[in-house]
Amino acid sequence: MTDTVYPVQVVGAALVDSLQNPTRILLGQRSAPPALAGLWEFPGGKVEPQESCQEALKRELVEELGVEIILGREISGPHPQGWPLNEKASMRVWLAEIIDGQPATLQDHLALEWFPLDSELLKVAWIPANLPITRAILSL
Ligand SMILES: Nc1nc2c([nH]c(=O)n2[C@H]2C[C@H](O)[C@@H](COP(=O)(O)OP(=O)(O)OP(=O)(O)O)O2)c(=O)[nH]1
Repeated sequence: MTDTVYPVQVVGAALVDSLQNPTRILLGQRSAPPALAGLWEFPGGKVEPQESCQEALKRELVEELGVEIILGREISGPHPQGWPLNEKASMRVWLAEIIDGQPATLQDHLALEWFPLDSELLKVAWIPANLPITRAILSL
């Protein structure tokens, strides 16, 4: 699988209340496309040409939630491009913390909600591809 190159690189933030002592995580409920609307995700999006993954993640969080973040450690996936989402896309995910701004549904989300970092998180109506990532976060 590591030979596979995914043409679409997605990045996501596991946005916790505190990088030092995480107890809650902020998830976004997608508004589109219809197949994903209502499901929960890590805020983020696609990396643009000429942009690093980390730059893209910071940009997406400003655009979508109106917050500045600092990144913590990466939640490494099984592939160099992170966690495969489908045949075309793979997502790298970083722990992150808000350093400025109040999260708001500026773009792409119906709602934002803080969830406790416990096993109940596995019962959230996730985009299905996100479940293994959630397990990895809970086992940190
Ligand atoms: N942001 C995000 N996307 C995810 C997650 N899980 C998952 O399968 N995806 C998929 C959904 C989309 O097909 C793709 C990300 O696309 P996106 O629509 O969020 O990207 P974007 O904000 O850059 O928007 P655009 O280019 O489509 O306008 O990755 C996740 O946790 N967060």
